[in-house]
Amino acid sequence: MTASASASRDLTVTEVRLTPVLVADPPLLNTQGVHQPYTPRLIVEVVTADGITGLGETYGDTKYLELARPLADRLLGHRVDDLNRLFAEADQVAVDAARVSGQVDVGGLRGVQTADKLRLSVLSALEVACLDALGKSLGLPVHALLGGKVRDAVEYSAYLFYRWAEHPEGVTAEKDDWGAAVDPAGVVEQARRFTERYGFTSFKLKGGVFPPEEEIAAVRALAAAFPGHPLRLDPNGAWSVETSLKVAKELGDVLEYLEDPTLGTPAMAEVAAGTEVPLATNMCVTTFAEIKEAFTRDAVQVVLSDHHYWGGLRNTQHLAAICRTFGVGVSMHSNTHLGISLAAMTHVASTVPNLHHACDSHYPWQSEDVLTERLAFEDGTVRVPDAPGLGVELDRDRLAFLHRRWLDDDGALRDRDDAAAMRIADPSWTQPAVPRW
Ligand SMILES: O=C([O-])C(=O)C[C@H](O)[C@@H](O)C(=O)[O-]
Ligand SMILES: [Mg+2]
Repeated sequence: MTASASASRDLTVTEVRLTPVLVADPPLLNTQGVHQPYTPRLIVEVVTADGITGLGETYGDTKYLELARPLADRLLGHRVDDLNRLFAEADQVAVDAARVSGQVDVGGLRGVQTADKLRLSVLSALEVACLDALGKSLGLPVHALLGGKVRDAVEYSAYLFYRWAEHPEGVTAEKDDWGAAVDPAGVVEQARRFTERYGFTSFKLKGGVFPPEEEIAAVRALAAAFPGHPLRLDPNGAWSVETSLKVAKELGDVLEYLEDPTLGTPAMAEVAAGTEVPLATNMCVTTFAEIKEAFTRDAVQVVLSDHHYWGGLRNTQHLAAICRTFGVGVSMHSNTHLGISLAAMTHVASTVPNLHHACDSHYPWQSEDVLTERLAFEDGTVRVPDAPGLGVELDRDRLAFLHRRWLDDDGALRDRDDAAAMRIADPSWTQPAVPRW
């Protein structure tokens, strides 16, 4: 497209399509329980007057869907390059007080749930969709709109989970061929398959599932099987300060970092003061408001950004700049997600100079997607797309199929609830009190 053709385009948003979907998810274990067989995501399509469609994706639980329509309506009639105004106006959209919590709640595994963060989690998908549309209109990749990439490929880590081979009997679910991993040998076997299939060279184990001694043994087994490779352990705040310090001492020689060993900034600061092992978080620093206390107290050494809850790609760059200023590392967190989010993560990660740790991604666990072509991991990296926009294409049939599943659900799966999923296997299971150990 010539410059004059793009300049004459009408970038006004005329329609925002919001499509909730349910996506197959394996029985991955965490400290709360186990993943449900299907997880909710929201697919966003922003359509311009000229018929360009931009794609975005975010969390699809009810609390986000409630905000999606009013926030999307604020975009209508404005251009896709008019994003700052959208963000500035967003706080006029009311958030149900029952959804809001200032606690770093282990239940959601997503940190505080302030009104601002809930709005930002939706705005992030609108921002990405607008950038995708703008990039398509200008013939430029999203990373160029963010100032340009500083690397051609973004490194991801193998995200290892303790898991069952299948969801409990009697539950409708998709099957996969990964098999169970409930002990050190199973974890090492899973890691081997990750390296064979995707070439990952660093490993993160989701912990907080078994008593710490068993998880220490699993990390030791990984260190023996993959000597010198970066290893992380993330129990999602399931340990006391004392337990965290004990684990840090026992694994200090092999850990790249320990992720959210304990809950909340004061406890993280206590752990950080007692160990040389860097602490990472995607739980106690998930909003700009939480940065000051955490950095002042030296509670965290690496912030794992999730562009969804930080409010998108530009806010992720702002976060990275703040981290750089304070000498704190930055990398990327993930929750169950599809290819639109992986593309968005890859674009922004490619623009962050101080990204020194492989990013997290659940994507290898997702057998389903809404794209015509899945993104591929090669040598543990995703190549940064250079095609216009995000460089991905929506498969409308797949979108319709996954949306149909959401429509057919009676509501049981429309909100993530790992404890409820665990109760199907163990009716006595309740949301664990923290610290568990
Ligand atoms: O790093 C993390 O804390 C996560 O990836 C949070 C996720 O919710 C993870 O615990 C999961 O998928 O069960
Ligand atoms: Mg984490």
